Amino acid sequence: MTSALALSVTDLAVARGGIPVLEGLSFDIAPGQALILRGPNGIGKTTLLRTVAGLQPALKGKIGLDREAMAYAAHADGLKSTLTVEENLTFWSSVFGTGSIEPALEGFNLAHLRGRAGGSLSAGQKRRLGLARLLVTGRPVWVLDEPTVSLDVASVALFAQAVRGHLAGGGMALIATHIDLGLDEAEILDVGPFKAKPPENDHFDEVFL
Ligand SMILES: Nc1ncnc2c1ncn2[C@@H]1O[C@H](COP(=O)(O)OP(=O)(O)OP(=O)(O)O)[C@@H](O)[C@H]1O
Repeated sequence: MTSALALSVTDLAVARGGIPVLEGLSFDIAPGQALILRGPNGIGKTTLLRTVAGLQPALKGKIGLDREAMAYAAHADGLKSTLTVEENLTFWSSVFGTGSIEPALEGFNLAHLRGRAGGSLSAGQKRRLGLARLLVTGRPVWVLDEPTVSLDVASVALFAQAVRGHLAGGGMALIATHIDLGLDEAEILDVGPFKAKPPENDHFDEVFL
């Protein structure tokens, strides 16, 4: 872990394609805590996660930890299809300067697939590899967009266990999900009320002229 500081987000506004989608968001995630984002399709959860992870600029507001604290996982997992499962994890481990990949292989039931090319994995196995990557980043904040897509029930349980292990080690997690992860200890934030209002018309009177 590179940081034991809390993640404080203050008065954040985020935009997609130049259009504000969420605004006025403030939350804190303390070490050992997970926050689950809820809200209907298209409200802006992915946009919020990408902004918190430092992949796009905020319109407004403050994110209290820098992007080096974040490990982001979404649909495109950055998996190299010609490398084996083991080589993918070893590559990420060397990029992030962390140690053994064995806990990641074990944690996501990938040990028996270690010699298989990434490109030959099933959708759920690819997703498990993408999530196993989180374990080798050594980063304190996991920022996860629909992490359980394609996962079977047993793999969802493995995922929940990995998150719990991360939290127990002082890590933090910010997760957008539509399903129940069984992480009853997590806080929930419904982003619905933070939907950005349409910009005010500066020339309101002119509309009626
Ligand atoms: N490239 C784009 N340009 C403009 N608007 C976009 C673009 N991509 C997405 N949007 C819009 O931005 C809004 C926020 O999208 P976002 O993906 O953040 O929502 P979400 O809450 O993650 O949705 P879901 O639950 O369906 O994953 C949506 O209304 C979406 O249609």
